[in-house]
Amino acid sequence: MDAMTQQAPTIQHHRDGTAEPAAGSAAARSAATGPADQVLLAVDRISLRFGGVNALTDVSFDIRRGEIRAIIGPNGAGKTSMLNCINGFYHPTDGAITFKGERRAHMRPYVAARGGIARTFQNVALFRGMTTLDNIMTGRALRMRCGLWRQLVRLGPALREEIEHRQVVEEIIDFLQIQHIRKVPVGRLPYGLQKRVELGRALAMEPDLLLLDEPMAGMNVEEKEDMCRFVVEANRHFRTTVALIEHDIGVVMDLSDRVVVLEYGRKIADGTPAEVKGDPAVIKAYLGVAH
Ligand SMILES: Nc1ncnc2c1ncn2[C@@H]1O[C@H](COP(=O)(O)OP(=O)(O)OP(=O)(O)O)[C@@H](O)[C@H]1O
Repeated sequence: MDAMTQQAPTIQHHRDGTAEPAAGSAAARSAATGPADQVLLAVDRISLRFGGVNALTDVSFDIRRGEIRAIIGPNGAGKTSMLNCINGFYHPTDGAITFKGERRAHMRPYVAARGGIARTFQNVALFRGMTTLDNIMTGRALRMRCGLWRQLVRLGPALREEIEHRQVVEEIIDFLQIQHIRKVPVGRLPYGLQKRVELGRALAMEPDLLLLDEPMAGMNVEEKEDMCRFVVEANRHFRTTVALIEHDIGVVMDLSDRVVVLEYGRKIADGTPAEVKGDPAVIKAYLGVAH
């Protein structure tokens, strides 16, 4: 099917009655989340090569504080490579990334995570034998101040700290409406709920920038609607800036404030969902591409 013409569920039709008008919703979110033109992260002329493969070539764009920014493109366009450069998994061959005003040729993943960049993956990456609660708790690890010994014996400050972290985690569990599975090992959960737990773990890091790699992939219509709602609400409620890769163009049009389009590792368009959707280069890139 031509991906540009896919009709994804609009986010007006939630089962719980919450509404998100498709038109004007971006403006409403911007108003709620702060100055729209403040750049949180800027990608400046990034190139990435793997041997003879040019995964990314001279790509530049920025992500503004408080926005939902989509990165789209046909298969192999370089979307995941771009997320991997942003969170330090890959080191670009050329170019630089500026995050919160600090310019770097590349970052180490733990520096990116400590600096406030959280990430979910195309394939769920959770501890399958651990409960929902414990998986989300691992999202707090970077924020723990007490050393391992104090945490093990759970003395004074360590106990107080654990209670603080638990409160944050419980708030996220309530927010994502997963109270009923808090003690269930995630390996036993259906795929849609596992994706929700993964979102919870990323939110537990209280990130400034949340990178979502195909958060709705493999979900049914209902699960997609739920995930759309949680992404929008996380953006509003926790004021988290979001950059997401998504193949479902209907979802992208509904969720995003701005969209950057890649093809064969190059940027071919950048703008509002309406601008991008009408761009001849984008239409050409998607024609005949099945997802
Ligand atoms: N670790 C790697 N080693 C070699 N080549 C790679 C590696 N990672 C990505 N590539 C190549 O870089 C190009 C871009 O891949 P990437 O996964 O970033 O695209 P994508 O847009 O995320 O694709 P998809 O939508 O299929 O997930 C592809 O040609 C891919 O084969």
